Amino acid sequence: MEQNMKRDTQLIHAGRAKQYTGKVVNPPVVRGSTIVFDTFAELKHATLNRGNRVPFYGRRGTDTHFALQQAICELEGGAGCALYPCGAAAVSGALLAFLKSGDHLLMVDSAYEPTRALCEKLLAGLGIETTYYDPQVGAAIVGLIKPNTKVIFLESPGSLTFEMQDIPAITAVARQHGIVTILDNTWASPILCQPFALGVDVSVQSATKYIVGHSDVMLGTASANEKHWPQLREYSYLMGYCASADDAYTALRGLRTLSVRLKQHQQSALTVANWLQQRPEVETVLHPALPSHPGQAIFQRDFSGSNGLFSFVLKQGSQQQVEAFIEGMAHFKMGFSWGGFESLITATMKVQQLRTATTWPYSGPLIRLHIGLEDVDDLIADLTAAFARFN
Ligand SMILES: Cc1ncc(COP(=O)(O)O)c(CNNC(=O)CNC(=O)c2ccccc2[N+](=O)[O-])c1O
Repeated sequence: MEQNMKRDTQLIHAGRAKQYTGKVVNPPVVRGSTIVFDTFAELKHATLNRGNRVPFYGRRGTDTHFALQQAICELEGGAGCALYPCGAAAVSGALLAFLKSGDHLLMVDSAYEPTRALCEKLLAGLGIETTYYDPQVGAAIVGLIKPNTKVIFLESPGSLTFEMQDIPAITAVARQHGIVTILDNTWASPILCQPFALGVDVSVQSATKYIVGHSDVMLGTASANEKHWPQLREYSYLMGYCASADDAYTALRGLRTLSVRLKQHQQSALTVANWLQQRPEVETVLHPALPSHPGQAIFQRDFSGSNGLFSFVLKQGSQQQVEAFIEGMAHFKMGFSWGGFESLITATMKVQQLRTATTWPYSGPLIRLHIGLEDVDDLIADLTAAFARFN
């Protein structure tokens, strides 16, 4: 395949090697637990290569899974990719591949809430100590490293409050100390940020979001560089993580339109974000691409674009006002998740309760929007009516 093709062309070809597609365009759904062999030579070959995309047993995957794994590696730049039933499983699988009892984990303070819960409710019970760090710490993270620090976990931008992290600065410090870096790269999807080019060792994605893009599959991926792929692959296999061939097929299908969808999400989200900045009720808009965002320089340096997910903070508002704002929306539905074609809205009054290493600087309610593929004029009309209910 031509190596220097542009990103949009790469998305059309990724994971469509002839060995996976045969005579059709898309890799077919190959469902299977048992792989059967005609000769001992075949069985021996599959056994020796069972970790290298040769069909061996359902848990290791079939050609449908291999096609998706190859596509994610091509797009993110990893050496290997493991699949999981969801993004949260990819997060736990990646962490448990590199942490054991007695180890110390540095976890970004702005991490996705269930990731924080994993640290507090499961890793702590396994004797793994977690220290949360300021997402904007940069190279000063060196001051938090202990002799038993084994992993630094990043999530940039934070998927609720959108702090940007200086990924190259942190990965450089980690490498100097032999510490594994794991980045939750879900916001960027595989194409808005190249985690391995920024020095990351392991990249985690909730494919549930933009990769699938239609809010109808739960799926996770974790990719690693050459040095860390063998351990990630082995531990994910030992823990029994796998995904269905149907979900792998659906994720492959999502990849083909990922770029055009993201461009539309980005365009509409920036229109809405700029409109929100003019609203008197709004304290600040937390969108990494806005000049007002403290991490905009990092965003411009490390990311090739943005998507539909961002938050804004109201100057003030009671629980009742926030409920009046959100209930009655024509297009924005309340719902956990994001990255599909539909617009979504969630609100929280308690960001500070999700912080242990930093002080959240705002007192007003935080509202997170996922800007879908609806006409942006309809979305702004919806938000205008919401502010009328709010006031
Ligand atoms: C950055 C990041 N990383 C991993 C995952 C998990 O993916 P999965 O949903 O496929 O398991 C996600 C899933 N994102 N989902 C959401 O943001 C919607 N909210 C939640 O799922 C949720 C659920 C319970 C409690 C708190 C939250 N929350 O977002 O804060 C993610 O945003």
